[in-house]
Amino acid sequence: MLASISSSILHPSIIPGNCVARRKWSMWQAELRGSGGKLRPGATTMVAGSGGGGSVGIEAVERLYLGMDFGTSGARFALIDKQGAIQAEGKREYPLYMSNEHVDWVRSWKETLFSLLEDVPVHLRPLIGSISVDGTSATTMIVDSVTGEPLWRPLLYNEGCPDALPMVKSVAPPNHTVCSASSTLCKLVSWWNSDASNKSAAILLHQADWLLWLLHGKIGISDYNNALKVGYDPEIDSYPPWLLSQPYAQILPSVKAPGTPIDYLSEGIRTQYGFPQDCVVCTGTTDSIAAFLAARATKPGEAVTSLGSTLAIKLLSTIRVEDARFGVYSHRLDDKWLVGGASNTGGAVLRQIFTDKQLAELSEQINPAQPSPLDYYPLQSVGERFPVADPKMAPRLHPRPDDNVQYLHGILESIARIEAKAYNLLQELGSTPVQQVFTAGGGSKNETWIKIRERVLGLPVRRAAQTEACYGAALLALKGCSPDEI
Ligand SMILES: Nc1ncnc2c1ncn2[C@@H]1O[C@H](COP(=O)(O)OP(=O)(O)O)[C@@H](O)[C@H]1O
Ligand SMILES: O=C(CO)[C@H](O)[C@H](O)COP(=O)(O)O
Repeated sequence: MLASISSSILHPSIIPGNCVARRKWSMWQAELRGSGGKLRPGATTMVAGSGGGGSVGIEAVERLYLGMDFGTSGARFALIDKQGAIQAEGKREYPLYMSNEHVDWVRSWKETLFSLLEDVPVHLRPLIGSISVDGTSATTMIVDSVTGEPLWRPLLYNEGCPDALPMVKSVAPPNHTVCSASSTLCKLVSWWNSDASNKSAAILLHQADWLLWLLHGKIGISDYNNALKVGYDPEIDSYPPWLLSQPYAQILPSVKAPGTPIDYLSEGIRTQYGFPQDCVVCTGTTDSIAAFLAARATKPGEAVTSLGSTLAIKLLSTIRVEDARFGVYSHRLDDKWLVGGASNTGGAVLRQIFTDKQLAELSEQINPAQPSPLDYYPLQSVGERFPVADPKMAPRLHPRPDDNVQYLHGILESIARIEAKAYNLLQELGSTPVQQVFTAGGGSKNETWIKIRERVLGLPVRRAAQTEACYGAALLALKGCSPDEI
């Protein structure tokens, strides 16, 4: 039964062609099968109950698995059991603090992390066997390798360092994923070339890596999804020689598969929040990979479009495709590839113009079978990553009709055209052709938009069974709940 659960719930191919990881994976499956999924020694048997945060009562001798998603506009958690049923969930907006004219994301993310732990129902916390976190890709932090304190302000997923691009292009292969101003490597090189005096004390972390460090206390560990845009090659399970030979290679984090147990939850946090002694913290992934895992797409040709603040596309392909000229890259998934990219169009543009309530009300008045004559390129600000990699691309949201229904129709249809252009580009570059699109993220609740997208894409488009990235992070925690491997 467990085998069917693991194959149906969790993509067994999350682990790449890495025999050690596979052996761990099979050991984990055998161990869990042997224990019948019962609590390990030292865990607490709980009575059924219901608590806040959307939890439901459970006959609890099972362990639970906590996934947290740190997206663009806010953070969410999902607490699942080993059948993948959600036992509790919740979300938090990011508190906004300013520091030196910038948003103090470090303070906001840290506060949000512990607020989410507070929101996990108290009576379920002793059941939690493992925790994982996903974050926005290429959100880059340079921190002190001892204290974890930031040495530079975090640079977000869509911020660019064009100053570093010529140097990165001079060392990386042509059109490599890192040859984009918003890549993690460009951010690293930009810092390295600045007046950074404390290079020997520094280490590079991604947003998810830093949040996980706050929980387990072992600094300098990342996963091969987050590390892709700093230059890690998941096909050889290593940083490539051209990168290791650079002076700044000294501050690169070590890299493990997503969902790998790192260490137990720190004692102070464990006792403060009431988590069990054997609660492990596992490596994470990026938000759009977590959304892909949540959607449980398993066949080549199946794709997940994350309609969150941005438009992130992941197509399961047997062929790896990389081309920075268009912002196309491939994350590894065992012997297959998640080919795609992330556009700066998406829900954040909608949120600048409409409230979520207006979106729902106006969308109901749109006839999705009717094409919109309006032709926009909806962006929040100048710059696009994919399917056109142009840091100078300007937003185009005019002419604006008087009627908001027509305006929204034009925007939704224009974003659908960008999505169609993206999937066509992946096929032109050699990926497995797309056959079916699942939708994740906040935009997946819009049935009108799904119908517009089906018409524009000429493909079946469905809302994913689970649309939240935090569910995918919880599946990673489920995979990684193996303290024996620490
Ligand atoms: N009914 C709707 N139709 C289309 N988009 C929506 C709707 N409701 C919310 N959204 C969009 O969903 C986005 C939030 O989705 P979410 O997945 O939470 O984003 P992220 O995790 O990237 O912050 C918002 O930008 C919002 O505009
Ligand atoms: O747009 C984003 C934030 O939501 C990220 O860029 C998104 O995570 C896509 O990156 P990746 O494909 O590496 O997961």
